[in-house]
Amino acid sequence: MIDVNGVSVGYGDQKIVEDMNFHIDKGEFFGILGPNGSGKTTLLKAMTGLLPLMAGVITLKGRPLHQFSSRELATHVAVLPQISTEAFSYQVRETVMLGRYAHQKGFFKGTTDRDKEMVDKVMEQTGISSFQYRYLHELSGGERQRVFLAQALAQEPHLLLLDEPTNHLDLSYQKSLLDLIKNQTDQGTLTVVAIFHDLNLASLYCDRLLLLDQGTTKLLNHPEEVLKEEHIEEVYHTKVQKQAHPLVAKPQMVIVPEGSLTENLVLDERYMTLTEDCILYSAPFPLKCMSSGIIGAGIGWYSHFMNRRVPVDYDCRDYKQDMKEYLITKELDPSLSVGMMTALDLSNMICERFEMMGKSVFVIVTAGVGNAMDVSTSFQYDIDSKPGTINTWVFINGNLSDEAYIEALVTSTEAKVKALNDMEVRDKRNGNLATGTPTDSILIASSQKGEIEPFAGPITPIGKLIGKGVYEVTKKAIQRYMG
Ligand SMILES: Nc1ncnc2c1ncn2[C@@H]1O[C@H](COP(=O)(O)OP(=O)(O)OP(=O)(O)O)[C@@H](O)[C@H]1O
Repeated sequence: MIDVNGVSVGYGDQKIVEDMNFHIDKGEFFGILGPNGSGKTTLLKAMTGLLPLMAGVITLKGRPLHQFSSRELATHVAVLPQISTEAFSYQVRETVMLGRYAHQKGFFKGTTDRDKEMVDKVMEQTGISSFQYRYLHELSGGERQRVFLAQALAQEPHLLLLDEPTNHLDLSYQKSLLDLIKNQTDQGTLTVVAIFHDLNLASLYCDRLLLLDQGTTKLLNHPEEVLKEEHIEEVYHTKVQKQAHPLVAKPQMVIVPEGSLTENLVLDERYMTLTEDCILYSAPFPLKCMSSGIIGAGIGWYSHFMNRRVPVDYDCRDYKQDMKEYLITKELDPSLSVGMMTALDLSNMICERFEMMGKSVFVIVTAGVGNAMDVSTSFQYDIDSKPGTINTWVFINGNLSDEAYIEALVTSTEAKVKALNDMEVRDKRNGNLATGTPTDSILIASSQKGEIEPFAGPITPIGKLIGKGVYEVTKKAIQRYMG
């Protein structure tokens, strides 16, 4: 669709963008990223044919841009520039109709039914029909942005060039605008080049991203490749953290506010309360957790950790809701809590802190092993989910990478199995050494302070502490359970 070959461009004799080379395919959603002043708008202006090139050539459908008349170019390309706040005296509908100019034919260039239909359609799509007879200067920034987008769409372009299209738009209009455009690129009827400041929106909607650094190409690739912490930190000179979007396979980047990493309280027994009906650990700050709790499962930040004792014959259909209500009776916010259940007498709980080389972990285990089983033979039996559970909580004073979370989980599980074996806990069905119970739960919770721990297997200090800690605490908990 569009080729940029050896392009340098700038103002006067000052080169701003240098030696750009890329090709954008028909139907592609192409994002341009970069810090303020890195040359994004200058490059986009060059692609509209507005700025004379200092070197190189830009071709649209194989023809150099400068060979198109402005009217002819307008039938192919529409532009949504950065909208300034100057006073506008046009009516909304008139403004959108201006987008039809290049399609109007003949000496008088009258408005056709097709023009009116198109204008109505794009006003509907951008949600501006209800104020089509108002004047632009009476509108909010976001409403005005949508009017100019409607004008660009009314042009029925093959290529749409957008300079910060979501600027001024609220969350819902950001999504509907980008969904609308993405739908057209997916159908192959539109190619989009858009400048983004929001890296997360760029990641969600763009097929490829061009990352500019001081007028040159830092990277041009798929979002997964471009949005790596090291690249973004190098170009934007700010600390970011990459994480997975919870529902879509696209990376998301979050900034880390100054001062949020300074507290240095050690996670230990001070924050734990044991009563007859629950073990509650209320951390002094939110912890990043990976767990299989009844609520608060998966990865998230939580402050309260509840191991609730339920009767042996507990049978609640809606146990999630039941757990939420229970937390509320304890004056805890369910959205900040991880909740687990056990039928065990909680006086059987064991907890202990383990420390080595300035690092530490605090482990809490409740081990009801009456229903213990050998996982490798579980497929042979119809196992009901009778209470009888090992709940393992590992609180880590450290800063775990994603890999380290997974390894902490593996290390804890291995240590638990070793404790069961050494305590000769057996599967009553076949006499085999047990590996766990049918309903074991685990929580890895980390303070995320200090130096990053890239791994947490038994080769690392944190892994050694988890291995020793979970093994010893589980063994003692089994011993106490067995009396
Ligand atoms: N009309 C102009 N005349 C001279 N210099 C300009 C002009 N427009 C922009 N510049 C300069 O070119 C450089 C790049 O500007 P450009 O607008 O392309 O950056 P950008 O990456 O789009 O920035 P932002 O994120 O702030 O919108 C800046 O240093 C800017 O001052």
